Amino acid sequence: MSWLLPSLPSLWAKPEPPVAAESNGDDKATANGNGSRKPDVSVGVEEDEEEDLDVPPPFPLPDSYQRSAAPITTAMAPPPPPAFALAPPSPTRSDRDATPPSDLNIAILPDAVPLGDMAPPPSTTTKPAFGIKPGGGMPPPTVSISSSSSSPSSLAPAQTPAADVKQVLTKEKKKRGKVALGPGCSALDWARLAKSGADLRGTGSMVPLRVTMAELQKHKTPDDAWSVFNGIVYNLTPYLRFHPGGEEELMRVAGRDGTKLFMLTHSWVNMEHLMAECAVGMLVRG
Ligand code: HEM
Repeated sequence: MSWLLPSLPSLWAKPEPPVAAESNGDDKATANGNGSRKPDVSVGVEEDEEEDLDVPPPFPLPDSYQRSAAPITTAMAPPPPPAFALAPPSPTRSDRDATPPSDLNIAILPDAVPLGDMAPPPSTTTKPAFGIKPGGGMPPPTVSISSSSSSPSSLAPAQTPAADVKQVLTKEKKKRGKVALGPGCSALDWARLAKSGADLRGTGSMVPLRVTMAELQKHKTPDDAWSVFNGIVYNLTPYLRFHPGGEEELMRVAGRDGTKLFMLTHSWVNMEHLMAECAVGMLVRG
């Protein structure tokens, strides 16, 4: 900071009395406005500071708590250590021997010591065999065909692992009807095509049409497939080969209202956005 002092505007500094100006080099103090004398820091300290400007501040700081010689007041004193109340020793241990419980109150029992009250109750269930026999190797899967399905306590009939897997796969297949799309038919490809400016409506007009149900029903071939979703008529044809659920599924709603089927299949799909460029018009009564 002292390097700033010489450059301070002279207006800020009070005019020094001629005594100080005329003083010799031994006198390092100048008179301030109050008549007292203050040391001229701009001379002596400047040299010291220029030696190393990157000196970190002293730690602990001179006025820090660490350096304070003042007695620790109650407010500054750390809180007293909490007094822990140890749990009473377990009855089994005191029954067993006269040695007092350890400070940690942990019962470390040698194997020979009977567990007494701490013994677990005898198990009422039999251990499952898990189909592993002492001879090694997996036994052939047991297929039990239960004829007494009327019994309320009977469980589902046991099945072979292969049958289980088959059943799960079939269910999964039914649930997720995704198909392998052809090359160039990914979601990204569709997005590109939609933004290409190509006429995906197939009407040759940007003007939305008013489509009657009778008109809609005429468009039900793959080359000319229209469907209605939420009152808006879309041309499905350009999207057919891009549909992750397959062309066949999408063609089910050609020429008719597909809203219900769409919502039942994948309500989360943003159809309005995906098919925006395929919007032909709106369904009207007539
Ligand atoms: C223009 C209307 C439609 C559009 C834009 C559309 C779009 C999509 C999209 C983006 C997916 C992939 C969903 C995902 O990965 O989560 C999909 C999957 C599917 N879609 Fe469509 N879809 C339409 C109509 C339909 C209709 C009417 C049906 C049924 C008749 C259908 C049946 C399916 C099936 C079965 C799947 C596979 C299901 C799955 O992976 O979970 N879609 N569709």
